[in-house]
Amino acid sequence: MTNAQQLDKGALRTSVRINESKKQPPNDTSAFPDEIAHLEDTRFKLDDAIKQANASVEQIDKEYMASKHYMVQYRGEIDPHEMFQSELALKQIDNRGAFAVKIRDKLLKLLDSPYFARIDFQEASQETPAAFYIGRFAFSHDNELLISDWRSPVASMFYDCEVGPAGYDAPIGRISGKLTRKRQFKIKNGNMEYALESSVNIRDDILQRELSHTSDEKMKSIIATIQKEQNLIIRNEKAGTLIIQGVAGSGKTSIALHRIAYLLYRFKDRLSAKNVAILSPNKVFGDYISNVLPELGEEPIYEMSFEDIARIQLDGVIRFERDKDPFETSDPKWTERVRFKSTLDFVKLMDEYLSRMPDAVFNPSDYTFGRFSAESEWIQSRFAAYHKYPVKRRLQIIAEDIHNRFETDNFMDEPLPKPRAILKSLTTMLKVKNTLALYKDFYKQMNITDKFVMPAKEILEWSDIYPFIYFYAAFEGLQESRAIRHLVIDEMQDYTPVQYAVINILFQCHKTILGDFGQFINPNYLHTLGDLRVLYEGSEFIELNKSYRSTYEIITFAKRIKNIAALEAVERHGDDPSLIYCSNEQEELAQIMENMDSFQNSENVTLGIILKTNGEAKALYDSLSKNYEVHLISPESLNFKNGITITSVQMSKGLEFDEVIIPAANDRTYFSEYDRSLLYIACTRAMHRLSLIYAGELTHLIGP
Ligand SMILES: Nc1ncnc2c1ncn2[C@@H]1O[C@H](COP(=O)(O)OP(=O)(O)OP(=O)(O)O)[C@@H](O)[C@H]1O
Repeated sequence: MTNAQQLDKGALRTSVRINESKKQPPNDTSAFPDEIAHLEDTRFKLDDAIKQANASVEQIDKEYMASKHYMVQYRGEIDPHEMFQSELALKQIDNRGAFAVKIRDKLLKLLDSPYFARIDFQEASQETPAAFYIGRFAFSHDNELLISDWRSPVASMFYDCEVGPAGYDAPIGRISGKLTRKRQFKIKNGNMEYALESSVNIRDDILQRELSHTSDEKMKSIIATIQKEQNLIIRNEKAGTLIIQGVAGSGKTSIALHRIAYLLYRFKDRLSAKNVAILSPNKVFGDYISNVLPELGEEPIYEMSFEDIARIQLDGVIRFERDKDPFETSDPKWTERVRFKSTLDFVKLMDEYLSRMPDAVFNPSDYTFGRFSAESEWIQSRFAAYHKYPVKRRLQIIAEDIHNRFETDNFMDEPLPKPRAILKSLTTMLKVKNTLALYKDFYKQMNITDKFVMPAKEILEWSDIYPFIYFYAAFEGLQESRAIRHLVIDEMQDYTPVQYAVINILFQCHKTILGDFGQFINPNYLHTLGDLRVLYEGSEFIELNKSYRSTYEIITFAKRIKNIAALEAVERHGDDPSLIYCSNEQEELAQIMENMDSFQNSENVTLGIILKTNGEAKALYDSLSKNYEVHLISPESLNFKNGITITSVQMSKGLEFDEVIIPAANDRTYFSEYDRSLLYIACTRAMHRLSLIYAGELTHLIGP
């Protein structure tokens, strides 16, 4: 594809696929002259506010330049104290400047699309209703609130209530009354594209219209069409830990990000973006979702993977192999080892060993220094008293205790050993010197030595990493994060109980855990949703069954592969998925290219060609990239781009494409129960169009 074509596609990105949606709301805005006038008035006031904001940014800029100039000019003459004061002042000006720019940027965003809804609410105690316009951010002008933030208490009625009795929870308590009007708008580039007097049905139409857009390089915010069941999750403030099991395309990731934006707004005095992190499966996914929070006016949050965490914790301790693709590794012993370590029972086995471990590894003797002595029984009792700490940390505290005790008795002021020297002696009383030795001992004691293999000296297999960190936590101690106060874990089904056990030690904070056990892709993982719920006993559990991403026809087809009874599609229609037979692999390749050509001539912006494994994706990429501009998403990739992407099922998780092609949809490639999940995941990445291409027998996993 040429660059010009790519650009054209970018321009088409936001086009609406009118043909796809059966019922489209009228584009006529003439029925709402009052709203056109209100929009004009709001934009006029926004313009005014932007002028003021610009003036304020310029003013701060001038102050900054003047201070800087003064400091440079008088550098030699200013005394250090004044210099320090000036630097401090400069920093303050800089902070004020950043804040002013942030305000101006928000106003500029509002100018483009100031609000998406209006509700008229009459409080029970009032004679007349008041109108509230709801937008991305709040906006006041001359002390008058013109736009309410979508996260404000009053805005909750837009998502939760229809015209009639309504109410919301305000800081002062429940406010009851009635909604007398509810309108929805689409305002783009400052123009009203449509306005609607909304009722439940029309809201569905608007949702369909939004869903029928072509996709984008990055995930977008959904504030104008958040559904009631989604809103309940977003605004849930009470749950310490919330587990969301949602079918493919039910909006889990979107909801989790909107929930973060909501919590940042609601608890702005105690929670900032620096206190929130998301654990995501890979960098591409992290990049794909990275725009949602900034679009909602919030700072980006930390994004990390389980591999990142392992690297931080084990830096300088031990090295490890990356995870292998289970579909490309044919070593039954390796498979057995991975499976063994994927269960909740394995965590219980480790707990059993670790509960006895401290007493088994520490056998104190008396510690003496000249006439000073700490008896073994006393050391043992201190060791038991500090049972909440890892073994080596306990020894550090005991060394301090011994030092303090000796000091108390030191009325002759004799030289005493330093705590570090005492610690050295205490450490010699340990039967095991490091975590690796301890970890090996666990396998020996439990009679499961065949379950532990090191690929090379000082290198662990990936499946040993989190168990090893769990042992490290008990023996040496981990670097716990106090900065993170809310952790989001996406694709929850991909992580094993021991990974959660470690996360619970590292991040003792509120969590939003989301995923879909119907999209379980690792055949070597034996854990279940039940195991997760045992690990998070007392957490709130929510299920989402409506899929918003794909057309009704794609979801109906996906159900032929995996019959998830509860899976429900939105009423948005498109073409039936195509099953294309080819007589051999050359013909299959030619068919893929034909589909690629037709994609390039369509209004679609993203095409995903999804193969079963990373290796197969790479091979197809190598053969197609000579003639086409295609992107490969491999485990090493960093970002998601518009155009044609070739990838594996594993890497496509969490992503979506306007159009999806699944090559090799034959019985040799997709045959097992796990392949069923893979095929289901691949199909549910498609928003508007899906084609399965095969040579030989079509996979039998597609039911009638
Ligand atoms: N209320 C909504 N309004 C508009 N679009 C929505 C809504 N809910 C979900 N979507 C859209 O549906 C698509 C799927 O959302 P998302 O990726 O968050 O789902 P998911 O449950 O995490 O999917 P999966 O598990 O399949 O990766 C996205 O394009 C999202 O914007």
